[in-house]
Amino acid sequence: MKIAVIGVGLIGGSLALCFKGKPGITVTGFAHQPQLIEDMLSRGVVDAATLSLEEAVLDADFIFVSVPVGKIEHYMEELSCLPLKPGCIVSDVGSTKASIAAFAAQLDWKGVYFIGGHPMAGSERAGVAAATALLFENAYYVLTPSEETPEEVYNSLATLLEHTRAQVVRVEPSAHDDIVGAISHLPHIIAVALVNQVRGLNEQNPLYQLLAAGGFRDITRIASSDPVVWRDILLSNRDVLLNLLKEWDEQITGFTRILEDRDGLAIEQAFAGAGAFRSELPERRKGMITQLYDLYMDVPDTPGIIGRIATELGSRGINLSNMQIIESREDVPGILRLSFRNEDMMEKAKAQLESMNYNVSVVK
Ligand SMILES: NC(=O)C1=CN([C@@H]2O[C@H](COP(=O)(O)OP(=O)(O)OC[C@H]3O[C@@H](n4cnc5c(N)ncnc54)[C@H](O)[C@@H]3O)[C@@H](O)[C@H]2O)C=CC1
Ligand SMILES: O=C(O)C(=O)Cc1ccc(O)cc1
Repeated sequence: MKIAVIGVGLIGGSLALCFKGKPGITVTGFAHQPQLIEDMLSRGVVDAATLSLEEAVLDADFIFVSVPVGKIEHYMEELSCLPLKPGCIVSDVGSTKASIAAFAAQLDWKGVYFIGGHPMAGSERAGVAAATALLFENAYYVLTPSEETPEEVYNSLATLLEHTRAQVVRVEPSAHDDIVGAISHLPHIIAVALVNQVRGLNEQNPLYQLLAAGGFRDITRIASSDPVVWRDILLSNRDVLLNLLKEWDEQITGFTRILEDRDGLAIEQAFAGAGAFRSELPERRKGMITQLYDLYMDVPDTPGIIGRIATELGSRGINLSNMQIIESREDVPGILRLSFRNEDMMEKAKAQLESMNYNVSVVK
């Protein structure tokens, strides 16, 4: 079985890693720039890589379009004009679904099927360097088949996606966009606005940056997300977001009024209501062997590497409580999971390993 990934960044690269090395599967990556080809090959994310779209998708059974939302339709159109394998399933990973579904519906796919998709997991990082086979574990993976999609075609994609260890859910495209608008896109706008507000204040007094801690970091992590990826997402979900921003204005105006009125009870009620709802949010359960404070790092498959890492950390008083190789094959980077008893230890280890030029990530 051949899988083609068009755009091998955080999401495309993570999908490729989920499929690569599985029995009977080969993964081919397409990129539009030569250095991206070298990067994905040297990282062992794909089996083959090419600058030719036609070559990438030739004889492919599944194609994942994993480029920023603003470029997805361009590739869908190109694909619909290429001689794809009959029965091939094309999917995308875009964070919005309504316009993509509408675009797909008016293309002539000629014996090929398109099913929109959106893995509901990611991070503020971008590029293939941030890709990891663990990204989607226990997350939801939305699929938006059309009414014409045959059930066996949907099932075939859902079965392939079992390699991601995500839970596949079927959602109608415009309902998807309403929901992710509120739970993902609006929070990104708010985080960016908040950081930019503090950035302005900091120009007058650098103590703002120095003292910014806990809560500020928690609520603003996603403000570090990729500007191009998020430009495209927000423009694509513009109508939904304009309505949500109106409601947001009302929320903020409500808070302004409560404060003007010194209405302590209303403040308590706002926090209590929010806390109660938030405590009902589903925990994103981690894998069985994942411990609370885990780091993941790419390791070259060379003799003695594990010992060197353990010694390096140990000599700095950083205690490892567990270590596990998650994927290791000759000549390709493996993934090492390092577990720590507390966050402080984990952060120290991360800083130390990064200073040694390792690519280290925390999967939240
Ligand atoms: N960042 C996240 O957490 C999530 C992102 N998504 C969606 O996944 C898609 C990809 O996003 P990320 O992987 O985060 O971004 P990324 O920036 O890590 O990856 C995008 C990839 O597309 C390539 N690319 C850009 N323009 C291209 C073009 N014209 N032709 C060919 N390749 C091109 C880039 O070189 C890169 O490899 C987006 O549609 C995004 O909405 C979905 C779920 C989560
Ligand atoms: O990093 C985070 O918390 C995210 O919100 C990741 C994310 C970004 C975009 C998506 O479409 C889905 C998930």
